[in-house]
Amino acid sequence: MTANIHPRRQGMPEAAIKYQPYPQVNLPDRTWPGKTIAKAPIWCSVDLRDGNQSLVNPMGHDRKARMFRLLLDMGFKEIEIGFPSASQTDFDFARWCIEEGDVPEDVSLQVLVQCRPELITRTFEALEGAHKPIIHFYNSTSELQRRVVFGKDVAGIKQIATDAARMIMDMAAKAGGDYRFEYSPESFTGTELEVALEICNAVAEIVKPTAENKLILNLPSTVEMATPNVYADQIEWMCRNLDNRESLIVSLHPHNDRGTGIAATELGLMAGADRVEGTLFGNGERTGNVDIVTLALNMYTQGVDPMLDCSDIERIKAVYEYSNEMTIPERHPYVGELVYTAFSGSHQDAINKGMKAIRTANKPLWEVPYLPIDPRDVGRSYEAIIRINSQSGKGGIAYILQQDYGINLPRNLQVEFREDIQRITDEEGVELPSKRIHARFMERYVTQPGTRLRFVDHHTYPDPERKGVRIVAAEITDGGEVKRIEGTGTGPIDGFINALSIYLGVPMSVVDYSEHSLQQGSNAAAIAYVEVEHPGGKLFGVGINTNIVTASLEAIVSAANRVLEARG
Ligand SMILES: CC(=O)SCCNC(=O)CCNC(=O)[C@H](O)C(C)(C)COP(=O)(O)OP(=O)(O)OC[C@H]1O[C@@H](n2cnc3c(N)ncnc32)[C@H](O)[C@@H]1OP(=O)(O)O
Ligand SMILES: CC(C)C(=O)C(=O)O
Ligand SMILES: [Mg+2]
Repeated sequence: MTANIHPRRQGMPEAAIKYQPYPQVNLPDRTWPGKTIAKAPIWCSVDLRDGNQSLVNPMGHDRKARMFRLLLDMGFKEIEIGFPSASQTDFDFARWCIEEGDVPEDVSLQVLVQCRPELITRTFEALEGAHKPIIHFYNSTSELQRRVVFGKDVAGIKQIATDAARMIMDMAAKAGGDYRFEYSPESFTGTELEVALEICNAVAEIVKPTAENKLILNLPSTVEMATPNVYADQIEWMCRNLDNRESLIVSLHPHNDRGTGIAATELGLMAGADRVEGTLFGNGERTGNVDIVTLALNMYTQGVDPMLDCSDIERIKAVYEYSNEMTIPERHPYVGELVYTAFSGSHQDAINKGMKAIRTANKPLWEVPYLPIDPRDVGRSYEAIIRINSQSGKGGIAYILQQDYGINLPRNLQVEFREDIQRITDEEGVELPSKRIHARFMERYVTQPGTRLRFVDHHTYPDPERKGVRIVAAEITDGGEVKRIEGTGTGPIDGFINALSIYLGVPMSVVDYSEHSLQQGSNAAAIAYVEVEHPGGKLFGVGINTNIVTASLEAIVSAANRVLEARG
């Protein structure tokens, strides 16, 4: 056995024999690690091409058109609409965009084509009449593809690119249109940097870009092969060494094979790239293209305007799912069903406190623990921020009652009620929806079905014999029978609990009291919370009434019922 094999390794071949490490870039004076992303790049959606070519069932007209409309609405200024020389569907779609697509003047339609004459000719036919379209031509330049796919050396591969560039420039000149051009040394990440540079410079020499009509040089991570820092090094190296950099737009086209497409793109932008090609939520070949929505919202959460409208993320998701016939997982950044939801107690507690602090501070700055973005900024609500299961704590339950029903539980009542909810979630092992939490609260503290005592009425008057003391005469029912009880105290609460203590023969006193209104307006109901001490401990009662004194006395009856229950 070789020393570096895990002794319990099973099945997989030895890594070092089957795979080799990706070479580092020799760039000791790299500058990108000190940079930040301070503005949005030029975005290009490749949903309708790279996304489409990876689908089980490629899009027909309707699915394409719906996606196209969304991309325009989101504010994309460059949209790769397909590979018109590859299929009639894509050709017809290009014609539809040009003739009926209502494409704004500042939007460039982009199409992909291989460096093959017959395909280039067909591409020009597809683009007739388009306003400033981008012709994106590509050929693979990687060492592996040179060897096994094309059987050509570097010169041969360079010639494929330069022949195509020449033909495209000739056709563009003859067509007289206002074309833009993009070249991709496809499989750039598998290409030696010197080779990629030589081919890109050779293409640029033919295209003759200017500061007014720049050549887009797209450096794709066709297959993501290394850690994101390596891609950043490659981009910085290319940006430093390309001829005539000011007439070029350096573009990234990352895929996500190692699951680090977002990081690679962000570091690539720090390394000097101007533009990003990607797809909504990262659909695309294999593990996908880089996810533009996540990139944009990552920028947004750093205070940088992403220049893309993601304010209706549910619409973006719906179109993604319709057009791609795929679904988005619950944990997908910014859009997944569960990404704004905390089930666990300490997260809920912190969110609850953070939301309260935001409400009271009345400042626009978003600072809520565990929520990197305000869900409302992308059209999501606060409804699902906190959901309750057996992992939840008092803060979460308090949040739900506050958020959904305007009930602000005092801290000790949160602790008490949490125990009750915890018993249920442990028993049932599933999530407890907000409605059930509220119903349980009402049943346990307010309506109390099956309990003995009910409050009916009361009046108070001064004790003629003791100054500052009032007599409370109250009517209650006990098991349905009307009872008149009497007690004394400094006010109605004091006097009423004294009356109940005498009647029940159980000493009780109020140790905490609070109340608040439940709705806005003059007919607002009040909710009162009393914490009552009795020989067996402390517990809460709650009353709800339009009259605040009545609510308080009902809360005492509620507590007394619970005392009786506790005493068996
Ligand atoms: C990384 C990317 O995403 S690249 C984009 C890939 N997208 C697609 O392929 C989707 C659309 N493609 C298609 O519908 C088809 O491939 C077509 C219509 C473009 C071409 O179809 P076909 O000619 O029948 O076949 P195929 O795709 O197998 O062609 C491969 C041939 O083209 C050559 N070739 C492949 N890419 C290129 C290129 N960019 N430039 C020049 N030649 C190329 C290959 O070397 C191969 O040559 P060979 O026939 O001499 O062996
Ligand atoms: C056509 C090119 C840009 C591509 O999709 C890739 O390299 O991934
Ligand atoms: Mg791609």
